Amino acid sequence: MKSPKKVYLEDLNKTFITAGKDKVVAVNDINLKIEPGEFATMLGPSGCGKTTTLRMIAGFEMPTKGNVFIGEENVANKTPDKRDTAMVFQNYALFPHMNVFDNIAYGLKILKRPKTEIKERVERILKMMKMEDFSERVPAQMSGGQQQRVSLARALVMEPGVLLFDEPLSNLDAKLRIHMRDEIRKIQQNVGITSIYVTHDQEEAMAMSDKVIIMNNGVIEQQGTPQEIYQRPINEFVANFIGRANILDGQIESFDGSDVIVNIYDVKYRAKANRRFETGQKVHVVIRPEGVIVGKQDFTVKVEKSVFMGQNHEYGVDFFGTNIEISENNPTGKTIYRIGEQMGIGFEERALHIL
Ligand SMILES: Nc1ncnc2c1ncn2[C@@H]1O[C@H](COP(=O)(O)OP(=O)(O)OP(=O)(O)O)[C@@H](O)[C@H]1O
Repeated sequence: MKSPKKVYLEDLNKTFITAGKDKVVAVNDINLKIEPGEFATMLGPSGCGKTTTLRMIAGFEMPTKGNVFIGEENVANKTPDKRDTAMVFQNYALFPHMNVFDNIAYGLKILKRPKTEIKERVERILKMMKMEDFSERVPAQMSGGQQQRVSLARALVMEPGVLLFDEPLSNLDAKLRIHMRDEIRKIQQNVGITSIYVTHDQEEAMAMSDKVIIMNNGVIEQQGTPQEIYQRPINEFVANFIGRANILDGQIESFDGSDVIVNIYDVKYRAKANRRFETGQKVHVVIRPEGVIVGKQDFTVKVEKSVFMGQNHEYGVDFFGTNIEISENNPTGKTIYRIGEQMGIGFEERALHIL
């Protein structure tokens, strides 16, 4: 395999003009750095611009302005075949009349590689993906998951500097999606190839990625490791988009450069501060459902929802007129609170994140 390449996007913009002459800013001057070998996932609500961004990296869409660097080269105006990328599509895009071997070999044949080299490269990929027994089958004789593996093999055999994925698992059922995402990640790590992956599915993004890029309305709201995005969301949009978030009103009592004391309805908590705060400043505080401690007596609340889920017990409670969600892990042997009952709660300090 060749060395993986970096992908840098600079002030990248795509504005579509619709038939009615309306302007749609699909991607609004984004900047992004994906390092060689990284697995980066673009995630965001429908219409946020993730597919358009991916298509501009692949060369299926030309930017209105801005640069796309793949390795050291600005490829913004180059055709897809001149970009050293390969794409795995949602609908597999296999040739129905060709068997697996020929589907995988197709790109190399177009490049007029010698027959012996094609055979050797296709067989190596088939072996790596444990698909040797499928080489004679045509797509109609395989399951969706198997077809998607062929589609991945077909991209990998080209040994591109960058692998692109456009929602590759969305046609598969839930169990197979989990299996396939683990498999894709394992292969990506073995090969060490830079990968950019578009998905709607936040769990998929969290499970697979070195870097998660959260997009909204054509801009990048936040990028970081899955932990950073989950534990330190930059704003309410990201907090609500990734996982479940309770957002509480608070007021800063003091700030010492690294920590704050925050007052939440007259109870004081110490929390990490990743920026400056002023005394008296009103803030929003994010606490995930698993960061609420059941049985602590900081607040007494009324239970409005109580659902046993096996690994955890889910509660919804009224907290000063808003609902907050609580997830109590490992509930076996613990007190179960029923709807209408009073319950004592508190917040785990290290789980508090001040916006
Ligand atoms: N060819 C086009 N002409 C006009 N508008 C377009 C075109 N392609 C995309 N758009 C618009 O650009 C915006 C971004 O679209 P894009 O497909 O990139 O979003 P997305 O985040 O991938 O959404 P989804 O998850 O639904 O695929 C949307 O408002 C979309 O309607």
